[in-house]
Amino acid sequence: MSIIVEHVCKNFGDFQALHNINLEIKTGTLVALLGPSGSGKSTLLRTIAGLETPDIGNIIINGQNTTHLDVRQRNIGFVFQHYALFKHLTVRQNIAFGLEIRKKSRNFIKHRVEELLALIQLEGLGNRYPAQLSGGQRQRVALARALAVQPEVLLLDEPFGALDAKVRQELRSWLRHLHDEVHITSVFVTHDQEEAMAVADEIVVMNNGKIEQVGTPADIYDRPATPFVMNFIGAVNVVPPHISLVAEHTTEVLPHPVFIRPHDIEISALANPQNTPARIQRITHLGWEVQVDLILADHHQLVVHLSREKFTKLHLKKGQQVFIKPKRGYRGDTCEVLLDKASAYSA
Ligand SMILES: Nc1ncnc2c1ncn2[C@@H]1O[C@H](COP(=O)(O)OP(=O)(O)OP(=O)(O)O)[C@@H](O)[C@H]1O
Repeated sequence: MSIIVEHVCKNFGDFQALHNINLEIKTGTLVALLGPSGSGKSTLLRTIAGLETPDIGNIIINGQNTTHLDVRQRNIGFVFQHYALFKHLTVRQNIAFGLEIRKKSRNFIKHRVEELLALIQLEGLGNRYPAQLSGGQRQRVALARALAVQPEVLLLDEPFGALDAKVRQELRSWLRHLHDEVHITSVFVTHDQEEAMAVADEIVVMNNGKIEQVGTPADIYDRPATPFVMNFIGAVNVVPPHISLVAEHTTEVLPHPVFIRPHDIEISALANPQNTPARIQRITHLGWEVQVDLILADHHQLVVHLSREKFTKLHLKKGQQVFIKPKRGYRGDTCEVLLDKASAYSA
């Protein structure tokens, strides 16, 4: 079921929470609404759900204009951050709840609940109460409960927001696998760019009630459409254009800074005509990669990320002089790729 959001505006009093939102969510995709706090993600999700009515614009679900349809008529499943399971009901009874309200037969309910327990991999825990489950397990039950009534669309508002980092990560890949099995058109809200990148087919980046960019995780990361997206998705060095690192690689006189991702800077122990000297100020081990903080002769500071393998090969030490060159950079005003020719230097 596709979802089309057409020219949607939503005000709360004088405050405009959504400004002319246009968006198409294709059938069967898993889409993340990503943005900082207050950017309008939940308002957009709630508008799609029918929990808010837009002041202007339409919500079209599977070709039907649902803008003024009641929530209950939209056949949408919800999962929220704070698992609202019924405490006095077992896992099985929680999952069965929506089916009982819809007066499905006893046999149908029994079969569907077992099917969903298998899907969420909690087969042995059907008779437990929510208080006897971990946070991650409760969230899986909440998902099963939402899926029980076979909604056409699944909406998730920060579904893993209340869980610790490790459980969040497990649930992310679990949600991805689940979606690959059930292919239900799904939209989830997150402010965590890593989560959006790891789970979504497409990411909608929001800022101040507007959409900044819609694209695949790779598009958003490699071809950010705006400086906001560049800064919000992943770390970035903002380098003034007169700084040697940039100046040596461009003939243009740029009025704006240049964005360079930390992994787009190459470090070498040897000088050559295309690289720029820098000194290592600090080395931080981040797990699978290593962060090297550098200072240039003109006192500009830069952050570089290296794989552990590369780091070990280079034998880098704090205080050491190294030589660097950018592999790729983006114009600070338009985000156009600017220093891509620098990739030729890395050969
Ligand atoms: N019912 C409401 N009445 C007044 N203002 C509201 C209401 N709901 C949301 N807002 C405002 O609209 C803006 C967008 O809120 P929204 O909850 O959509 O943001 P969000 O991107 O989901 O943020 P967060 O990640 O913090 O949940 C915020 O400034 C918020 O204060």
